[in-house]
Amino acid sequence: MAGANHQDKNKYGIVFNIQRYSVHDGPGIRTIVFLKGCPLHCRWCANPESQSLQPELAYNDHKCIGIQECGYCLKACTTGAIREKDDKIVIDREGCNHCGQCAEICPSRALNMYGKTMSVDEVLNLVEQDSSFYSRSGGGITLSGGEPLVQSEFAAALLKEAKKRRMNTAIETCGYADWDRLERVCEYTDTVLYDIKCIDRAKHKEYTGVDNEIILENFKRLCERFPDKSILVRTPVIPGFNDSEGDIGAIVEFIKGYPNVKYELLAYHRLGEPKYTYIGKDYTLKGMAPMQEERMAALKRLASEKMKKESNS
Ligand SMILES: C[S@@+](CC[C@H](N)C(=O)[O-])C[C@H]1O[C@@H](n2cnc3c(N)ncnc32)[C@H](O)[C@@H]1O
Ligand code: SF4
Ligand code: SF4
Ligand code: SF4
Repeated sequence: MAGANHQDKNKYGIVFNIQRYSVHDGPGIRTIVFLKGCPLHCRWCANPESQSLQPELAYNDHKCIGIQECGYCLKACTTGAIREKDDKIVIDREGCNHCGQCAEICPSRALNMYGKTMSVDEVLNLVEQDSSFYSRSGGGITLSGGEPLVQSEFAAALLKEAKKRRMNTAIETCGYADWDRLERVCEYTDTVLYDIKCIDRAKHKEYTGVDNEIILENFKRLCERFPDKSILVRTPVIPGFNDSEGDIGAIVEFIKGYPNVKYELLAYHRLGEPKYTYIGKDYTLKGMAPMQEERMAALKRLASEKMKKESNS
């Protein structure tokens, strides 16, 4: 048994960010641990650097000092994947082996490697630095991503160890994974933040790259298997995708009837847009206007009334 515990603490995963003092992703003040890898490619995704399981090199040319002044990355790269262009650099992503040497040497952090291999102990020792905030606010650790269920062994080990350290635990998931992975991770999770993005199968596939059947099936199994767990269903409201009364109404219709489930709408934002350029990807929603406040308020009212109606009936 002692051996198993030791193994858990030494499990390794790929983490791309650890964000402290969050108040949006579970109860109280929380530290969010972002894991790499996601089977979906939501067009609006605010974390495009999360989608690949591999480490990814990001380059922000506004921060680059210039080849004349610096040029350290050119010398550090042994594969020839960095080339000069107009005193700045371009990266040949096909030729890059993700070694990270250029990012390590870059003095202005114009180059940054998303994705670092960390052990359960390393992550939790960092997270635990804020334990006084958690105990006062009822907060704790939240696993996000990417999709935390892609690295489900690591996620389960992290949360199991966090529970041993008496931390409150939460995950943010899109629910697209084998049931066994979701079940295992949820055994050590106090609050599940579960995204349901759209009920319409064809639209879901068009905008996220995958069918929603597994997601909806997993949601039902989750509620039945863990009837006492706190589950918050969330929907990012994306203009032109799921911002109609019909779309939101269909989600409420699907989740209603489960007493431990709450519902929340998240307004579409474009905070992640610059990161697409940094990692050499296209943002296909370029120029999309944010959700209008009144429209968002109307949809929230509709959702809340429909949820209330159900709990009263
Ligand atoms: C980045 S995701 C990671 C967890 C998981 N992959 C998921 O989709 O639920 C965390 C939350 O951010 C939301 N989100 C992602 N991009 C967004 C955007 N552009 N505007 C609003 N919410 C967004 C997701 O819907 C989800 O609730
Ligand atoms: S990560 Fe390595 S291979 Fe890729 S550009 Fe940087 S130094 Fe070159
Ligand atoms: S090391 Fe960084 S700052 Fe220097 S040239 Fe390369 S990208 Fe620019
Ligand atoms: S499921 Fe979550 S992490 Fe994956 S692409 Fe969609 S919003 Fe991004």
